[in-house]
Amino acid sequence: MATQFSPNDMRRGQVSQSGSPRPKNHTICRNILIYGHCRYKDQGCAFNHDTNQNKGSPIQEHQQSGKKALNVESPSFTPITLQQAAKKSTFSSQAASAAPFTPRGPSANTTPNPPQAADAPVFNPSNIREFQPQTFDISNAGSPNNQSAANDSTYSIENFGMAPIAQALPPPVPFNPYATSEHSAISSHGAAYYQPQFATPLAPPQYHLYAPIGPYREDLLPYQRVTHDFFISERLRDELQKKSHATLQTMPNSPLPQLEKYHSLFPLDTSNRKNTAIFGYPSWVFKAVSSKDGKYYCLRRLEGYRLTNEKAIHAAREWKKVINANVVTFHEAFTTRVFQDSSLIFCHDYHPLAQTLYEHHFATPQPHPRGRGLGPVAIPENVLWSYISQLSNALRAIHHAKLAARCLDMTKIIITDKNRIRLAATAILDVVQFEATQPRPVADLQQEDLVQFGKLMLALASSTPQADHVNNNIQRYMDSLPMKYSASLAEAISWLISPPAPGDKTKHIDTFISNIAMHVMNSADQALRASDSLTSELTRELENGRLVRLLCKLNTITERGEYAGEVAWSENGERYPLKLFRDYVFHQVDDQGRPVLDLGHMIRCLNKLDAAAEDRITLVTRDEQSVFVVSYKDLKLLLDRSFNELLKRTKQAQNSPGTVLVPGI
Ligand SMILES: Nc1ncnc2c1ncn2[C@@H]1O[C@H](COP(=O)(O)OP(=O)(O)OP(=O)(O)O)[C@@H](O)[C@H]1O
Repeated sequence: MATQFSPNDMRRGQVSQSGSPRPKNHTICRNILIYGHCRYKDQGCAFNHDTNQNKGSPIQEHQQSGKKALNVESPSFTPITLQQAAKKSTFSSQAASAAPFTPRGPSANTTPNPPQAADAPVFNPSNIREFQPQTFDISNAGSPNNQSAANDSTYSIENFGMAPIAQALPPPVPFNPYATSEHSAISSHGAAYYQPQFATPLAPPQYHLYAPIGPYREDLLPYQRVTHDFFISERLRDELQKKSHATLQTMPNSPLPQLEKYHSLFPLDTSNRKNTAIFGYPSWVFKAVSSKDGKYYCLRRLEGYRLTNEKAIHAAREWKKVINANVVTFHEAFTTRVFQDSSLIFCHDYHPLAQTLYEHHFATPQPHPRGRGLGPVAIPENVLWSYISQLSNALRAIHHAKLAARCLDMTKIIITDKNRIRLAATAILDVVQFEATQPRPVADLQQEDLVQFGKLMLALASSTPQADHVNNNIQRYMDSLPMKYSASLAEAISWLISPPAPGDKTKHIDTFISNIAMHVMNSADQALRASDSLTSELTRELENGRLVRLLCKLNTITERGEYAGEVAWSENGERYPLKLFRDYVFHQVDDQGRPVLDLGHMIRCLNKLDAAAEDRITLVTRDEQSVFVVSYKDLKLLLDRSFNELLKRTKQAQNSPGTVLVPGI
């Protein structure tokens, strides 16, 4: 049963909207209004219980008095929940007879609203429509099935007085890390609500901070670093050092002659046999230093070659145009008699520790992976595809330069890195067979290249180094291919080997490349990944060169014996903090007096010195009697000033040999 309002409850409503107290006996008791009688009428209820005095509702009364209908004196509105509404209505009998609710909107034109005072909106509880939950899927509003719902203004979003979201929000500002952080720029969007998107001003790069670039080691705790994190990997260092050692290798008491433009010849042939199979002349390969630029080159000597036509040697010049990652760059060809004969010399780039494909795969018998003794091991298919892609790249460059390789032999293709191959003996046959091939069109020679390419791959895939063996049994080897490799590899080799139909101009290296595009992409991906890992290695060394130069500077200043007694260069003056800094960085001891060899500390200190950081450090004299508190910035200033001082004293001639350490570095 509904509880009647007690007079005490009504006290809250005793202040009119204007703020002035209103006499209670003019106000009709709400219990009368709601229940028709008031239990407290005779028990002190101060409100008016005379229903005849005011025939109208209190609302009408307010209308008459010109007051706003909805104020604190209005009958209290009790919101109902759905369940409560289902149980019982708290509305009065007036509410029951109220006109049904008609939503506003376009339909209002056809269905008139109940009459209301035009100027003053009247609060009428009967106008309150109970909330009816609706299942309306906005996302489907546009679908044909929901078209009627979408058209129904009851569900229109405008009816709820809401602007579409896109209008309510300012247009999105694209993120630009390089944008200036001026506040005006941000406030110009008029949205104080939004945080500035990139408020930090651009600062110069912090060179003393190492930015780790992947791939990363997984087995370390997140904060751990090892010494090798600051240097290139041991494997790469070893490889590069071996190459550098091979480059610098000399032969004491060498019987080899000195050429006009090249000296310090060093033989690269591992066998002493005189093989004439490829060029028709025995060939010998040397590493040599150019007298002109001091760089290392690879010289190939064709023994006993007699030049009869000057044009032949000029034919080789065309090869200078071919600059390709899979072709050893050709430089020049000349004849010489320094070997006590008439020799033809070809000069190419030198690639230290290069091996021919033959040497790599067949020269040293390899243990069989399944323990079946020694012998040639089948080359994995991905390696073969990598070779195919690289040789295609080389042939493409050569054919587009209107030349032909003519020398696709596994003893004339070198491996300079893991699976990285290059055509090594270019230009030679163009000179040596100049007269013989002169009448032949280049297109024919290029077709021959494709066939040679196919036979080379067949020999590698069948682990058969003898070219003539393969030549005589092509079909047999082709038949055995599908047992070891995919059909696509067999198809590619077969396409290369089979001669083109007469008049068929589609047999071209470009056609071949487009046929194997998928495998070329794999090779490109491998090459890019290799390049990524090299870049990562390089970044480790990035700062070290800078630190070496800093160390050189520091050591030119500290402990100079010749200036020890000089007041101008006294180590008790400006140079003293630098000397103490050197002790602080490199000669630290622990509380037991044992040396602390913390590479991280050394690198950190040197980097901060180089970056002239504001951090302060405490430098203690060796006798522990004085202490200096000094910032890296101050030390950097002292370092630069002292080094400049040294430079002034230097009588170094501008053209003196050697590398000059300049102050700016
Ligand atoms: N541009 C080069 N840079 C460095 N080394 C090279 C270069 N070209 C060839 N070599 C190396 O020189 C060596 C001899 O090469 P060569 O072409 O004579 O091979 P080979 O097996 O001796 O062939 P042949 O039996 O025809 O003489 C090989 O180990 C090869 O790797």
